[in-house]
Amino acid sequence: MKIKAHTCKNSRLIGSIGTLPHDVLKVMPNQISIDAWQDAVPDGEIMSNHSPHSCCSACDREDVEKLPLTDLNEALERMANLVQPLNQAKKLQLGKTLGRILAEDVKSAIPLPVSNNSAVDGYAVRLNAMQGEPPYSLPITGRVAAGDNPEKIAPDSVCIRILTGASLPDWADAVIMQEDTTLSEDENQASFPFIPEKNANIRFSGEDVPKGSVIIEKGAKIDTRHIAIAAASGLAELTVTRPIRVALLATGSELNQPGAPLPPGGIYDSNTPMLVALLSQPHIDLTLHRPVKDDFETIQSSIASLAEDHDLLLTSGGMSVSDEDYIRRAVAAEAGNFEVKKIRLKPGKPLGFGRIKDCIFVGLPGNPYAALVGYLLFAQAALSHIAGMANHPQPLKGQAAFSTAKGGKRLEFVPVRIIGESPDGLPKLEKIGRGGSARLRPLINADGLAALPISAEGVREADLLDFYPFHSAFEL
Ligand SMILES: Nc1nc2c(c(=O)[nH]1)N[C@H]1C(S)=C(S)[C@@H](COP(=O)(O)OP(=O)(O)OC[C@H]3O[C@@H](n4cnc5c(N)ncnc54)[C@H](O)[C@@H]3O)O[C@H]1N2
Ligand code: MOO
Repeated sequence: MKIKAHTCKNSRLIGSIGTLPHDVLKVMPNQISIDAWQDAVPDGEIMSNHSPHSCCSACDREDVEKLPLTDLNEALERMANLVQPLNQAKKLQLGKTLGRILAEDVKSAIPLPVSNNSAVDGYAVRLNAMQGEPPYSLPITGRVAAGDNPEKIAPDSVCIRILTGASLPDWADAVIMQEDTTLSEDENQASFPFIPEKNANIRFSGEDVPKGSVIIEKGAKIDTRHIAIAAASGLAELTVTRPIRVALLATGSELNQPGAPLPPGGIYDSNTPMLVALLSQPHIDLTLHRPVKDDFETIQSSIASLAEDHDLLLTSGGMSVSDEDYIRRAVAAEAGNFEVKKIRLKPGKPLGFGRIKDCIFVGLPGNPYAALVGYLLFAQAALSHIAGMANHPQPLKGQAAFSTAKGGKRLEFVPVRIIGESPDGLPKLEKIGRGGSARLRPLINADGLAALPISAEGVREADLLDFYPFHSAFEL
């Protein structure tokens, strides 16, 4: 794991990060960086320029309690409108494109299959040579294996030995499987118990991919399938968007690095490693800021510096109503605009997002489950719009195998487990845990999250719910 140190212009340095005398780390793209995080900040000390409770002119703060709540769908729409997709792209060797985002449609210059060829090991036959009653006996006048040029076969042949994938001579009408064939003792004659259908066991040129057709659309996140089809089409390079420059800043005077002794009142920082794990993707170039204490000036200078040269800035904590929740004030002090100030969402109500100059900003709430839900809904949406990704994650449907005593005034995301299948084939979902945006344990047994709609009466058993599974059966 390579980590590049990156000097933060505005933040003053307190302490050191491992052996690197900087408060900001660059985690290079294409490298899994959860371990980088741990190497980076091993001593448990977090950053502050000031004594706790320091304040400043920005204390003329907005009344966070009275900020308007925005519904999830409207907030997602506003995110889509806020973000400008990246327009910088470059060609990359195919083998280096896994997880990157395709910047333009890719066409195949050749048809796939390249030529008509045999789908089985057997015998290619000319149908008009098979007359009368079975068995049909034909002279074998050649052999083609995969890789052979079929033009070596005499054009007046009526039967040849052919192997799977071998190009088919023009005169051949069908291939009969080896299992349906009897050979003469000298192996010069093949006899068949039936006349095959025309074109049997032939794979035709272009039947998978016609020449010149689009094989991968712009905005695809390149996975195993794309690598395979691009290689089959003979492409050695693909054009991908440049990595998204993402900065991560956790705030909270109570935060300590796992492994460090825990002082009274302290907790371990779980949001940083959780978010680093989520952001450790090839299309992301992650800058990890050292977690900072709840101190206005430190937070402001860190935000100012990070917003300058990143596409997306994620912060954790400090979004709520207290006098030590500084993120909103720090963003305002940097002439940032909140497009959405709070969300009608549980957990995640204090989440807000907007723009600081050219940088999209998402302020995640500090509670760990709220930070996760906020990331999955909004940071992920921001990332996919910035990258110009074609497919945005959509929920599936599931059936509630539980009921709630009453409804809620916010759309609520709860961890759920699949416990069976409904008669119409939907996953039956059991709610796990008793709620609480500070709780992580229910997630460990969950198969995904379900959204409980805003309603007076609550969820009834067998209600249809939006279901966001964590994993699918085949991950590519
Ligand atoms: N009077 C009110 N209080 C709160 C409200 C409210 O509307 N009125 N909203 C609650 C909701 S909802 C949430 S969510 C939290 C959000 O608070 P902040 O975003 O300001 O986050 P903090 O206060 O900094 O921390 C909240 C909680 O999370 C823990 N935390 C913070 N960072 C981390 C981290 N990196 N790793 C693990 N845990 C973390 C922190 O210790 C607190 O327990 O506000 C409610 N309050
Ligand atoms: O966002 Mo909060 O999580 O609803 O407790």
